[in-house]
Amino acid sequence: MEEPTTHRHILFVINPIAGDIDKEELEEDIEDICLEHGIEYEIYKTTGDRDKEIIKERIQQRQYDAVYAIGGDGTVSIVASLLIGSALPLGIIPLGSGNGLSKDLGIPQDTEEALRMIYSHTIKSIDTLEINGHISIHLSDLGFNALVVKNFCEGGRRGPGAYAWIAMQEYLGYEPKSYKIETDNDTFEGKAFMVTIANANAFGSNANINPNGVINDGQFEICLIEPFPKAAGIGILYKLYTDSIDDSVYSRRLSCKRATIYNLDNEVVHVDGEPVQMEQRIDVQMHTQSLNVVLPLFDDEEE
Ligand SMILES: Nc1ncnc2c1ncn2[C@@H]1O[C@H](COP(=O)(O)OP(=O)(O)OP(=O)(O)O)[C@@H](O)[C@H]1O
Repeated sequence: MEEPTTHRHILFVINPIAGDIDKEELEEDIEDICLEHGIEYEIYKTTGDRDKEIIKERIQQRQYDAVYAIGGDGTVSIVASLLIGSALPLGIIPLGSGNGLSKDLGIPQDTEEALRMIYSHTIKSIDTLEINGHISIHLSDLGFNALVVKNFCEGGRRGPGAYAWIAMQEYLGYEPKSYKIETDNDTFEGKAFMVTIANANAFGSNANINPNGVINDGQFEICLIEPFPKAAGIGILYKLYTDSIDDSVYSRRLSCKRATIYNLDNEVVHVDGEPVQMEQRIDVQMHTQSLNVVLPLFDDEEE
């Protein structure tokens, strides 16, 4: 395990609307912690307009020791995309509805606990993926789940209930789509219910599509759910929620360092929860240990 480090100058990027949570008290907590530990800090509140450019300028102008993303997966994605390839670590205080990456990294979902990372932490280098130029740190999909994510993002309702409702509506009528996949060591050609490009493990809903994936091993997985009879759906869902999807006869996994996916039916794609338009040819590149993240110390590591 790496040595604990101390950050003296931190930028906190706060999304004021993420997770529908009032952040006033959180700002006071940050101020208290930073004062107590002699940490200089700045807060940037996102507006939804030009946030990435503004944060980029700030990072270039100041000498930060860490940049924290405080919000949901969208906020994490913006900040992470600016830090990949640099030594500057990404801190995450999860406040969205899914918070998938932070869960896979073992970051506390309780805000008070997560804030302790500001003064007590370790740093770990993780892999990131580039999918036709889009950064993916967590999980990206083609197929059924991508369609549900797209409808969810376009709909007015948030939260797990809305997601489950859309999934149920789409499930009965959904037909698997055709894909051709070439990796550095394997190929696949045929239909699939969904194709997940997995740098990490579980979706924000806790459905674990890649239970044995390791986020810093220089490899990623393409996880396929192959066509199955509708009646088998409940069994697959059960396996997803009990970390045992690898045992399903409908699950197939290609572990690789690079891949090209031909999305032959032009199915919907999402990258880390955000629907995106892509060419039929999708190239996936691995950037090994390209992002430093701030992680909590386990109890026995603290002073
Ligand atoms: N002040 C703001 N007003 C309106 N929209 C904003 C503001 N700041 C950021 N946004 C938008 O918020 C979105 C990102 O939200 P984020 O993912 O952080 O939270 P969330 O949607 O609540 O969480 P999750 O992605 O986990 O569901 C982006 O689309 C961004 O443009």
